Amino acid sequence: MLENADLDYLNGLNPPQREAVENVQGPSMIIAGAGSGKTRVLTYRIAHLIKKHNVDPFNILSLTFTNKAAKEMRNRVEDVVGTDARNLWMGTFHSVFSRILRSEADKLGYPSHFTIYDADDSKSLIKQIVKSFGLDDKVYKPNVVFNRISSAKNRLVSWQEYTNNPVYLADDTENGKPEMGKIYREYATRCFKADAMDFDDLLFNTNVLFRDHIDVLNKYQQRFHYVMVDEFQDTNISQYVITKKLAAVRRNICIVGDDAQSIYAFRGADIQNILNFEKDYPELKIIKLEQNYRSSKTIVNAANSVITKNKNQLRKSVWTDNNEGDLIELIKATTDNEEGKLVASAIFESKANNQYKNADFAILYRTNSQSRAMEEALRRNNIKYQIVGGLSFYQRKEIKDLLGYIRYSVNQNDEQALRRIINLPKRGIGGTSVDKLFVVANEQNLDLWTILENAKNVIGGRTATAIDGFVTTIKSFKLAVEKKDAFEAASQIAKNSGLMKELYDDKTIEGRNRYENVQELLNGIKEFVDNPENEDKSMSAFLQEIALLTDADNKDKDEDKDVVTMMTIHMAKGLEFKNVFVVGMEEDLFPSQMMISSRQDLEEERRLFYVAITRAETKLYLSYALTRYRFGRLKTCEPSRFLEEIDKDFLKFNAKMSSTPSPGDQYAKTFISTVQRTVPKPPPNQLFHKPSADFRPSDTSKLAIGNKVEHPKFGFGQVTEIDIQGANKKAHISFEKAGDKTLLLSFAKLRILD
Ligand SMILES: Nc1ncnc2c1ncn2[C@@H]1O[C@H](COP(=O)(O)OP(=O)(O)OP(=O)(O)O)[C@@H](O)[C@H]1O
Ligand SMILES: [Mg+2]
Repeated sequence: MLENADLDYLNGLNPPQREAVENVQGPSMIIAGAGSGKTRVLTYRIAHLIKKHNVDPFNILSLTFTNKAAKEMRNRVEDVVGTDARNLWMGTFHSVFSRILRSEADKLGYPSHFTIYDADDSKSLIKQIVKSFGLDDKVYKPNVVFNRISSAKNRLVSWQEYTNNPVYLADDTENGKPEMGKIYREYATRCFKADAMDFDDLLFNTNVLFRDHIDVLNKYQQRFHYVMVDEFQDTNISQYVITKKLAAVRRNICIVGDDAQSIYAFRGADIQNILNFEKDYPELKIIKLEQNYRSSKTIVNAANSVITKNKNQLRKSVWTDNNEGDLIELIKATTDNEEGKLVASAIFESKANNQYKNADFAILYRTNSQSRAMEEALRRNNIKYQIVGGLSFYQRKEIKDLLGYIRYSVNQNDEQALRRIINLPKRGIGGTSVDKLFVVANEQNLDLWTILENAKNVIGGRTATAIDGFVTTIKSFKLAVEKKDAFEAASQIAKNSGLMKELYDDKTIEGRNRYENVQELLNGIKEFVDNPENEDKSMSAFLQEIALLTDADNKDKDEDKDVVTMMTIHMAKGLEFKNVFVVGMEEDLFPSQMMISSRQDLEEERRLFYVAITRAETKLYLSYALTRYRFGRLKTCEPSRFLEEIDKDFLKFNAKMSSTPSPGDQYAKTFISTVQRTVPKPPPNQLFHKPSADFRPSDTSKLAIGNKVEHPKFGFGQVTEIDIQGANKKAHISFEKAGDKTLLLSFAKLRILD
């Protein structure tokens, strides 16, 4: 510890920020707007604890939303306090608590090398269970079942409580899925048998650990003298309870967040946690930060004008001393491809005019699939980019295959890994034989490994011989994993499993790529082994580390490269860029049609828009297309309602666009009339409509309110009401151009668009 504490860093803070940093004893809460320095305060607070109060970094726990954020924070703290910062407990909830679970696993009946199932593993297990129960996987969709189980776990509802509580059964029965509880039970049982935890288990089981083992809870309460949580608005109940328990004795807890940026309610995050926090700690010190340091006045005010439309929020004012800045630029494109082109050329021009680098730009979208059109345009313009999230390195098949082998060599009960590799490369062990082995293992309550070792008793002939060969191979891998370092063991597994050879023999470009990817994985393991910061160099430590990478943590080390960043808005939380494009500002896409079924959902989408706007420092662009291919079909799109919610004073149309709005482009019309004060002439024939090339009348017997339709003469519209009088079914349709019409369905030719 430094003796003459050099507290210069405190000068980089305004008075309330400084107060938040210096006020280290007791509970405190900073709920403040975007860009007001919340994360900066946490970072400085940690440095301050170490420098001024001589707190051992080992006693400080700081929870962040991504591993990347943790790494950045650690680096910044290191700048102030030196290498001591390495001992901080810093990371996501999942990574910190899986580390704790590993050392306490035996108390829960798990080995310390337990496997972490990713979402794919979980869903394929659910699929297998649904099938084995003879249920229909169109009704019990793996995704839906998975979300239901996940949401139960995040509310700390165990399968026992779930199956004993008639409310859940009633709920599931009403949704046509009465067997949900049974599936949950089987799923939990199978995970436990496989020595595996899924992501939600990492939090759920931490809660079980702290609930049932007071001595363990005590140990960690003593260890963590100071607890801090960033992005607190996105914690779920399970995370909340963990935090609360850990801080219960010393009560030195500091949470920071912004209710206006809560965007994970759909995954169980609960804004209520902020409100409960006040109740839990009556002595709570609340600190407000109102000055935004990130963005121009225009951007801050535009963001404010949007978020005030939400009823459900803590009112706070955010202002900035920064420049007025440029108006927000609106880009209208005819198609999604043109949208890509316009964005790429705007980047190109802005770079030329302002001497920006690629890294000064980010393109944000609502869903990953929107990246395609952007990518093509950027590539054509030779603008380098990287996509954060999406199909990550570790999701690639060849990587999952090798990891499957590695996982199975570490844990022979890992059912999902075994299913993946047992016949890979092909060795004549068919699916039916595998299923049979699983059934017998279940019936006789034996673990899989025992069954495999005694395959001859269950299965005859050549299959049994093949399984024997597999068992011998795995035994040698198991030995390698136990005796050698992770890199040597992995190299041996890659070679002797036959995976490398198979990829090497594939001389296509894709095959080459896959081979190189596997090499890259081995490089990654070597790096892990060589890194002095990693104390535990075992294979299971490596597996744990990569299992916990969040989508925002890029494997591809492009951080220092000069590239445009593309990602979903969810991934962009907490980040900032000089120039930001928010693309696909269209109804049904953003706000997302799939997500909004209530006012609350719409408010969540609006908060997401608020997050998007507030990522920009100097310039924000919003773009939309009038038509877009979605789910393989060309759809006409309306500009997003969010565009109308921004105060018009902050907007301008991109000068490069065709200035005449297309007929029916209502938003462009009102926009131009209010901003450019030129009223466009209405199209000469309101009723003129040319049916789409693929126009075919649909079966209208299932037509429902809200359906979008096309009529060969009246054009596009939406069903507002349906009347049934005897055999006559009438639909009231509000057409974009032709106005409201009532049509008799037995005669009307309508194409249903969704
Ligand atoms: N007092 C200050 N002086 C100068 N710059 C500051 C100050 N406070 C914050 N900043 C800068 O403002 C930007 C936003 O800060 P920070 O990321 O900590 O805000 P935040 O409240 O965490 O934002 P978000 O809500 O988006 O997570 C950063 O670039 C930060 O360095
Ligand atoms: Mg932040």
